[in-house]
Amino acid sequence: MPEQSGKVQTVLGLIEPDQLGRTMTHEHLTMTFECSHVPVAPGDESLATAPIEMKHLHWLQQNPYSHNENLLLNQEIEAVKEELLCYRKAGGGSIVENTTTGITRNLPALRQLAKDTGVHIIAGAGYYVDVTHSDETRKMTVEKLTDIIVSEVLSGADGTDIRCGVIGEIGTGWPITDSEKKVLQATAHAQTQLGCPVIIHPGRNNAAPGEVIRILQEAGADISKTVMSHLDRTIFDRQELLEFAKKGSYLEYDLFGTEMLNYPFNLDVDMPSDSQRVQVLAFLIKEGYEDRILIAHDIHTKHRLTKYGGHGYCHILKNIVPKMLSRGITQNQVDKILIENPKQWLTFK
Ligand SMILES: CCC(=O)NCCS(=O)(=O)O
Repeated sequence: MPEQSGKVQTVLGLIEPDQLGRTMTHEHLTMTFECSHVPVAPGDESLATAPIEMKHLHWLQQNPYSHNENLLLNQEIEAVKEELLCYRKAGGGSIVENTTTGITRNLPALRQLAKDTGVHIIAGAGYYVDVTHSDETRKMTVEKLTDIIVSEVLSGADGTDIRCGVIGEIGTGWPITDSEKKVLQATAHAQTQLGCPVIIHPGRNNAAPGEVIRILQEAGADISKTVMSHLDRTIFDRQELLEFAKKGSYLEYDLFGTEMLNYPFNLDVDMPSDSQRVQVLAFLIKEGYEDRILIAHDIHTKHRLTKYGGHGYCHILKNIVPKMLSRGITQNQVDKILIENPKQWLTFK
């Protein structure tokens, strides 16, 4: 039985699950997102390279992936540190940092942030979406990928001794590519060896979450210890959502704070507002899924930091929790979503 059994693995070592406190299960503290750059609309070229200023803020909020520097969250360690101190003050305890290979994971920076702020940080093992896979990664067998993921959890990743405490976010697109499928199979095999939590980034299609679960299940994964991220932009029909919920994964609404008119990665999608997200949470609770819900902001660009007029890492604690309470979700249910469910998920079997 690995030493992680019954514990949570942070970048500073193992902790007791009760030490986690309120936990955002899907954030990024340092990463790059150039892989998802969206070409700027004709006429807006000068905005794409302009410094971030008040007068451009609305444009930036509507076109976050077309501004080159906005994609470099890795340049903002000091600002993120300040925000994490506020997060602790607001009652936050832990953050799962979902940056995997392909979007510039920086484990020494995460360790320093954890030391400087007292926030428990749990780092992610594995690989982001296909477009970020190296030629070397693409050529690897499932066995080799499994060995690497296991070693990132048991020994440390990126040439450090800093160990990851979850596998993911494992990136998949739509349709799922051969290389992504191998990574999913390796994820399932590594999870079987380790008894660890897994978190998935599904493609932007309503069929994607179900297909990922099918592949994981076939490879032996424990779906009850697996999180399906980004449901806010992926499954809209409520009956379809209930069908998906029956598969038994955690259901994560992790784009709180993102309100944009045109979602550039899939123009057919109407990105919900935070009020609509809270309505879906209330619906899932009424349908009996309060033990399966997780929430977060998935901050992955600069403009969402308070330094740039964004909502920051405290938005859920300061604004969304009161909204949940005002819409009939009880304090006990809020605590389940923010404390108990993350704890159950993050504890190694
Ligand atoms: C790396 C951050 C990430 O993948 N976020 C998801 C963005 S979206 O696919 O929901 O737009």
